[in-house]
Amino acid sequence: YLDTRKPKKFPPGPKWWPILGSAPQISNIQKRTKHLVYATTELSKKYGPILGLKVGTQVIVVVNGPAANKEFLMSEDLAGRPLGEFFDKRTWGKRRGILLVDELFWQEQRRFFLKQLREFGFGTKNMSTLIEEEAQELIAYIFKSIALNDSVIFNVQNLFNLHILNSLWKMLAGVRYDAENKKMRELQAILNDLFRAVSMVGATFSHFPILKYLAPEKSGYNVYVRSHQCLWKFLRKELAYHKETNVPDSPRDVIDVYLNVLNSSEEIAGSFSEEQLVATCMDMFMAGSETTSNTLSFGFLYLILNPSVQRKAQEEIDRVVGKDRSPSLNDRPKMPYVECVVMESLRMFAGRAFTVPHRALRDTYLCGYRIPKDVLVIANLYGCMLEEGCAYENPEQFIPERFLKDGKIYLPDSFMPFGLGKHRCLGESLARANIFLFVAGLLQKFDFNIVPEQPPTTEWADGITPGPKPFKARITPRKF
Ligand code: HEM
Repeated sequence: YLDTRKPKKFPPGPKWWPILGSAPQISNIQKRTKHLVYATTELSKKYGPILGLKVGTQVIVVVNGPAANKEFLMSEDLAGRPLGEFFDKRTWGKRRGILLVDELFWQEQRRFFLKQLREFGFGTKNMSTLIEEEAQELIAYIFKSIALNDSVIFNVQNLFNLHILNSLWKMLAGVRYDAENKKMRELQAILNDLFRAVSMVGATFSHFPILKYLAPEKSGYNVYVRSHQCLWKFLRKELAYHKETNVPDSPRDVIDVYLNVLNSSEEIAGSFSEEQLVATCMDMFMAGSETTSNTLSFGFLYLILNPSVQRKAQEEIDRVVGKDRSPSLNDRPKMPYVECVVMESLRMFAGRAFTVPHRALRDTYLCGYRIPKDVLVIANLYGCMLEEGCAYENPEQFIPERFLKDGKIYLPDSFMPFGLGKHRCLGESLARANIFLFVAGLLQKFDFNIVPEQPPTTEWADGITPGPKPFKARITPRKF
């Protein structure tokens, strides 16, 4: 069905009504199917993999299935990012981070951050130590909560946020915060509000800008502006502190190196500025915290529902790491099964997600359909990883062995949780290291079991990224 020989018209989709566009049809299906990824998948069955939608004033093309998504994500013509107006001029319009920037700025900033994050963490040794420390903090906290009892019941999806934020913030700003720290609680609260106010395909007020004025509270606009401004203030304070304490010859973290570039006498590229730095830190929080925490939450949800997978992972951890030291990234090549648990957790997360929106840089074609300049295009990864009939047998089941062939890890082409091409996730190695070390570290020390009175479901919630509905586990120290 991806016949690209004859140029076609704009991608088909449900009728566009005046003012509302195709919102009523989408919302009807979404009510029934519960999730926007399911609704757009259902529409793609009727209209084809490239779906032309209009929601309010915003034209959005949603791409479904592995072949179409591969072509989309690898297309140079579709490698733009939305301009400010996608979210909101007041908050995003003036900013130039990495997620929402013009192409020149994006390239320079991406290159800088990739290099520096490698220096301050992504280089395996540093990164492993840093994340191991965070995982050990969490393990110590669980032991403390168990105290003299046999076990403890925890809300699992809240366990990881703090530590994932810390691993990111340690690289960028050189600090980590304890759970009780006021600054950390403030940061978490701001991010929660921000994530609730928007989704990857925008927010009610970005599709219907008039609602900003008519219903600023109900459309989520006020929360969005408030949380955006709070985060901006938080980052500005951190920047001011770095400016006061920065010693040019011994940079402590990525922010210090950035400041050195700004202060250097060399001719620096035009894209470096304090505003840019704050905006990019903000992007790192937006792109790196909830994605990783929610992937871990999905992973532990399915580990609780599949005790035999847990046992198998623990056997591997015991064999390779033993019980007297914590797992490190050096163990990874010898632990293919735990690595496959990471892949399966990523599949469970990304298969329910849209990726970050792209923008057409010029009039172009996708799978033969005409995509006019500036139209937004977004990938729905459900058909690549979780839909019945995709590359995986029984896709809704958590089966890490599916990635193992003769003891080696094999990933099909349609496995693309981090996207592909020029905009492929910048934090992939950090995310994969975090998930590996948290899974291995926690399973080394504890068993995770269902609380029979409150069994978890595989139902999940939409947000800027998908996450499991709140669920509890009984955590018991392992007996060796
Ligand atoms: C499980 C965790 C994660 C997943 C599943 C994930 C997935 C993705 C995806 C699908 C994209 C979009 C690719 C595209 O638009 O074509 C992306 C972009 C991005 N991610 Fe991640 N990500 C994760 C963690 C992180 C972390 C930890 C960081 C920060 C260090 C991060 C930073 C970014 C940035 C900056 C971009 C934009 C890259 C660009 O446009 O050049 N991500 N990620």
